[in-house]
Amino acid sequence: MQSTSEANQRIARIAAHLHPPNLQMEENSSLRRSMCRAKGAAPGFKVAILGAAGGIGQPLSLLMKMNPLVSVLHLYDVVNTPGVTADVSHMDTGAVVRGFLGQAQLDDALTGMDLVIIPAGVPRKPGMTRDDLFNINAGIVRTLCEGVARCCPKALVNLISNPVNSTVPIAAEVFKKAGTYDPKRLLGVTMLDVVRANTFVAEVLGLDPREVDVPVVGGHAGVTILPLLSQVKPPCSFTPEEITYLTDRIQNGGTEVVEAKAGAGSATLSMAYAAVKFADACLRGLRGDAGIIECSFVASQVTELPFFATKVRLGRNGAEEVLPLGPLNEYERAGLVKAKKELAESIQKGVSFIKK
Ligand SMILES: NC(=O)c1ccc[n+]([C@@H]2O[C@H](COP(=O)([O-])OP(=O)(O)OC[C@H]3O[C@@H](n4cnc5c(N)ncnc54)[C@H](O)[C@@H]3O)[C@@H](O)[C@H]2O)c1
Ligand SMILES: O=C(O)C[C@H](O)C(=O)O
Repeated sequence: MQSTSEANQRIARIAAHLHPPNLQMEENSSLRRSMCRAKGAAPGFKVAILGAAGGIGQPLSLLMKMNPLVSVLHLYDVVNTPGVTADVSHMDTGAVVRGFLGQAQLDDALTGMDLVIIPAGVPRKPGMTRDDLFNINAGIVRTLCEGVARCCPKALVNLISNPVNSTVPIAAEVFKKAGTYDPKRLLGVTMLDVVRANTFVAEVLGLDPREVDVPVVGGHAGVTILPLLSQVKPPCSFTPEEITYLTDRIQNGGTEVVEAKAGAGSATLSMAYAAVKFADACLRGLRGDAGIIECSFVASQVTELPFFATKVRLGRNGAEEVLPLGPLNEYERAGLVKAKKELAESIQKGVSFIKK
């Protein structure tokens, strides 16, 4: 009969053949583990980033490594995770970092995770809409969410990959098929719209953006991004020209960055900042902190649509309460009609992708 160590050597040889760079990483880290005195794992949450080597993934990995609520950080991508992992792991912060490369390691990356953040997928180039990314990103999101359903069905999922208005319904259908769907645990990340709205409104009002809170509802593409300027805190009023300027700038903030980057991708740094702001709110909710309210694109009964972004209350189970829209003015009601029309089509497109 084969001994355990022979079996382990054999597995290692096969793994070396399949994934040489990552095996190197594993060998190095097991040598390092043997050189380190044992210590208990820091208390905290286990977080996986899928697409960790990308434009968003890298700064997001850096910022999550700095988050004191994170004890274990798994970095997964189909390319370049050994380098990103080695780099981020040298930061002298608490989280233990592990890298995972390629589909064969997806399940290991996901097992035991409390929160999975997904920025995997292709970004826009000038002239494209977010919906133009559907054909590539829909399949990527499906595969990754199948992994979540298999390996960490209770994890919260923060979905960043575009088009969010369709990828969130895709994820929901994957989880339904797997029998693991919990609407409270699936959150489309629209935080960048809020971050931009706070910045642009603060500029107009001459305030510090950290003092400004602008609810942004609807979805995450063009006219579906609906800033509620009548509900800005601190309470303020805008001229009709300011409302037109701000609404247009917030709805087209993504395109502004895509054009400025001129073919080199879309927002990555501000997105990583927004993703961490949102993930941190989710983790504080999981920890049991009270009064954590953020905007997110979630399963919703606020309108007749099955998904809609509004403020949600985050708690131990994810989006525990979906908050109502609040009073809208005439301009916002007209915007809502346009937003719902486009959203309905994008949601249906996502659902049909899985159901077809
Ligand atoms: N929700 C938002 O507000 C928001 C904001 C900015 C960008 N985005 C979207 O985020 C996505 C990523 O943008 P980016 O700039 O980081 O792109 P990028 O191309 O720089 O990085 C994407 C990463 O995903 C990886 N990837 C591809 N297929 C994968 C798979 N099957 N499994 C795991 N990883 C995979 C790639 O290898 C790459 O490292 C795009 O779809 C973009 O439109 C969303
Ligand atoms: O605009 C994009 O394509 C990326 C992202 O959705 C954004 O809003 O910056």
